[in-house]
Amino acid sequence: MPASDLQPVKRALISVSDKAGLIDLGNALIAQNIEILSTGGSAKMLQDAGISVTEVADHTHFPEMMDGRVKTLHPKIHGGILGLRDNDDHMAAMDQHDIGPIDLVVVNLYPFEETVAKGADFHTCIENIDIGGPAMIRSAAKNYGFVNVVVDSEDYGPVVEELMAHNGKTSIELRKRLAAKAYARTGAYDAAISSWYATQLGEVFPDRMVFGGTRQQIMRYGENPHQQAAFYSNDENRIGVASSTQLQGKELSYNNFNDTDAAFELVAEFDPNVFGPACAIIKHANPCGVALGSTLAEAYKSAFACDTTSAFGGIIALNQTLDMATAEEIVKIFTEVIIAPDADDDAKAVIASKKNLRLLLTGGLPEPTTSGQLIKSLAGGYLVQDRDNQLTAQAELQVVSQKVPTEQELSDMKFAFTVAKHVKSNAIVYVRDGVTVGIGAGQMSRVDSSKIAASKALEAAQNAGDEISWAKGSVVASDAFFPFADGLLAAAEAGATAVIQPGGSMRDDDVIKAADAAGLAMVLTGMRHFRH
Ligand SMILES: NC(=O)c1ncn([C@@H]2O[C@H](COP(=O)(O)O)[C@@H](O)[C@H]2O)c1NC=O
Repeated sequence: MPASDLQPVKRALISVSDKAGLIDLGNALIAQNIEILSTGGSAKMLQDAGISVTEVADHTHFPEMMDGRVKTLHPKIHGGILGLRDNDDHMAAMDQHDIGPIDLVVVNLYPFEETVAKGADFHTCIENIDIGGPAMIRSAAKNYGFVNVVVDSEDYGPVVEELMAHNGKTSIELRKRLAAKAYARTGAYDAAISSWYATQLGEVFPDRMVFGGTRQQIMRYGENPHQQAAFYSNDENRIGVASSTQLQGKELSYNNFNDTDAAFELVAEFDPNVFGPACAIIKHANPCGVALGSTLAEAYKSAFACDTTSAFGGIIALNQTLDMATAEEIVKIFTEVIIAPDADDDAKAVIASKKNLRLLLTGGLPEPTTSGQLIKSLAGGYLVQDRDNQLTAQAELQVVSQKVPTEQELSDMKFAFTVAKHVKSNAIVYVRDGVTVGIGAGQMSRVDSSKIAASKALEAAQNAGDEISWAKGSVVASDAFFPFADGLLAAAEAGATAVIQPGGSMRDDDVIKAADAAGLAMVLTGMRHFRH
């Protein structure tokens, strides 16, 4: 390493809101003969631990004031950070104004994000916007050639290690890495503030939108091996795959993250207190089987029976604690991931016999009605929309056929329509007795989805040794209206007795007439669930 890339650290400024690791850092800096400047609370904690510190106010000869709004915003601080050590004019100005260089800035910010997450009032959130901290971070990062900036206590160790290894100096590589991280931190901080402010103003889509996130995991690869990928968490704190605890198995891949999220969001539609046990099995972000049951094991077995071929290597989501009976069923075939609110000890022991099977526990279910935004990138920008948080229970169902659905048909129709919400369009879902028996997903024509779902129902029956298709006597849900009667007729031909769909087609009358002619009950929801 060229000698000039190593720069000495003689004076540090510490101003931290989160004081974890502060005393160890202070001791390590003193051991390197580094002078410490520090702000009120940080200085006090260091002094109480017997560490020699100069208060910033004594250094600047200017008191902290206005409830801490002004502490470090002073030319003696910013000049000391920003002055270029290899620029004669800068050094002369520093000399003239008695500005001593500051070579290490250790700052973490007022906890704005946490304050918002706690639901604090407007005034408290405003007071938790840090001004002096980001200013110092940005100054120090700009002068990375000479100055080190630390915004994360995880970097205390690497900085101290370099100081020890290079006799009180640090490398340009370290300073650049710290600078990049510093700007990412202030950027994310401002993103959080601007998005909170927009919410306060009731602006769903402000003029300029900024997204912030913290890298949680770099994956081995993305959707395909030639794509790189990582997961960034935001401050939403939604219960799910990102916040879950992984008990066993390899790290989740990109596709695992995506599929597990789809699986858990689907099963979360079925509150166990209302629906009892529920299970969803997902492949490529689409369900291949979803079922309610009187026990969780029964729900799993029914979901599996819907498409035993596709369920192989699938993702299983459960709406309640994984028990031993269900675990014993699950381990009979190869599964990638199980996600559940919890698992009992006997179930954990059964799953432990499959070393590669990932078991994720979330501690609860996400709330399906929560609002939020979904973001998708495409050439030239981002598409931003609200999360589809409408429940089938909120739909005003309208019976439009001559035949009135039975209670069982109605309950199955609601279940089918809820599942259809989580199936890629065009989505057609056949259900019998709280169990999907055929799912048609992602087709460009609705009639093709109808046919695929019907063929799946026949295949499921044959796999179970039944001669009659499981579509016989089923109900069918469509995520969007039937533009023509053909898709509906395909369902009737397959043996469905009732249909649930949004309605709203120009040809609704023709479709209703066709339903009547085929003797089907038809319910309109007035609610569409396209999913792409
Ligand atoms: N106003 C200022 O000049 C200022 N300078 C530093 N701070 C922040 O004050 C906090 C540390 O305060 P203390 O050491 O008093 O506990 C840090 O989060 C730091 O980012 C400031 N506070 C807010 O802007």
